[in-house]
Amino acid sequence: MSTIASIDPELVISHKFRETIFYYTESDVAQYALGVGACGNDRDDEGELGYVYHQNGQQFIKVLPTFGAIFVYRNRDKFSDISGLKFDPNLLLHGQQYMELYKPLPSRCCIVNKQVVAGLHDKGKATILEIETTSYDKVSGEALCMNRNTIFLRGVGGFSKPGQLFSYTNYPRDQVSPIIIPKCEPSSICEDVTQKSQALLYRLSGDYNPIHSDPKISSIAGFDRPILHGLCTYGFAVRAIIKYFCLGDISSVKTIFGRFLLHVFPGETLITEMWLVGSRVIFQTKVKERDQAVLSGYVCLHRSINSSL
Ligand SMILES: C/C=C/C(=O)SCCNC(=O)CCNC(=O)[C@H](O)C(C)(C)COP(=O)(O)OP(=O)(O)OC[C@H]1O[C@@H](n2cnc3c(N)ncnc32)[C@H](O)[C@@H]1OP(=O)(O)O
Repeated sequence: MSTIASIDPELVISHKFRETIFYYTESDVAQYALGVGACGNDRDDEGELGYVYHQNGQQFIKVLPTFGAIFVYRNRDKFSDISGLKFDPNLLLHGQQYMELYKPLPSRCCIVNKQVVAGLHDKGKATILEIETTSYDKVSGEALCMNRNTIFLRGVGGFSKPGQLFSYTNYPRDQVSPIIIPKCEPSSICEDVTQKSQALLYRLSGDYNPIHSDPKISSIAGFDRPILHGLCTYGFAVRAIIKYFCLGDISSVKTIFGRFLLHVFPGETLITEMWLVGSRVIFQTKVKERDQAVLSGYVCLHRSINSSL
């Protein structure tokens, strides 16, 4: 079924979303951690067991900060529900993900999500849509995290007035910093082999887009076979940073940014190179088999660690 793509920018940016309330438990947390490769390497499983298992009789399991990124999948309103936005969902790609962590995520919680349109940009051949979701602990009312999802809508664009390219952002520009990959050797490098079934496991955390599981849909989207979720690669990369720079301390992470540069096929090997610069870890993830960068970004930590740069 083809969709006639069109955008009414004023309608899109004034769209009001419904609030979402949902509940998660330790079992969701553990499933997510397995989906982003926790305990996948024989050599260091022990350090990551706490993400998937109540260790030493503890009541809580550790929650990876990127678990908060999947809260967005639970939203009642989907992109296709946004007024003034008609696009082919098969052509949608995840472009960027920015997260702010305000508290360590509890291992079970009732969450309230509030969403707004944070940006809309006409790129001519494509449209970039940014949705900001803030997630609150329903009982305490405290904000736990904020996600800004940047969605790259291929095949829909050119809706601006002549000579005036439409670009709307409702957050401070200083939140956007370009990623400059240092020229020196990385401070650390992590290699992870993803499983051929990685996307099928990861999707159980809530992102059921068929581009990741159905060969017919991935072919319409322009790929030889289903591709890995961008947030799965993101989860692998940030897990590596927590292992190498935070010694497993999940509360160290303040903000995370990543731009998806190229798709990943399940079964490929991810090499994450990391550079420590003050309290920021800049990273770049490459696919070993194709020697191509697929994700770059940074993680800001709450404390400064002795930097090599
Ligand atoms: C439902 C699916 C969920 C998923 O998880 S999908 C899997 C994860 N995502 C991916 O695999 C996507 C990987 N990235 C790509 O394939 C490419 O990357 C894009 C197709 C997204 C863009 O490539 P190109 O069409 O060649 O874009 P350009 O001509 O280089 O740039 C056009 C404008 O778009 C901006 N842009 C480019 N890439 C991104 C991005 N990833 N996120 C946000 N914006 C992007 C640029 O800056 C520029 O804008 P300016 O003309 O103003 O300079």
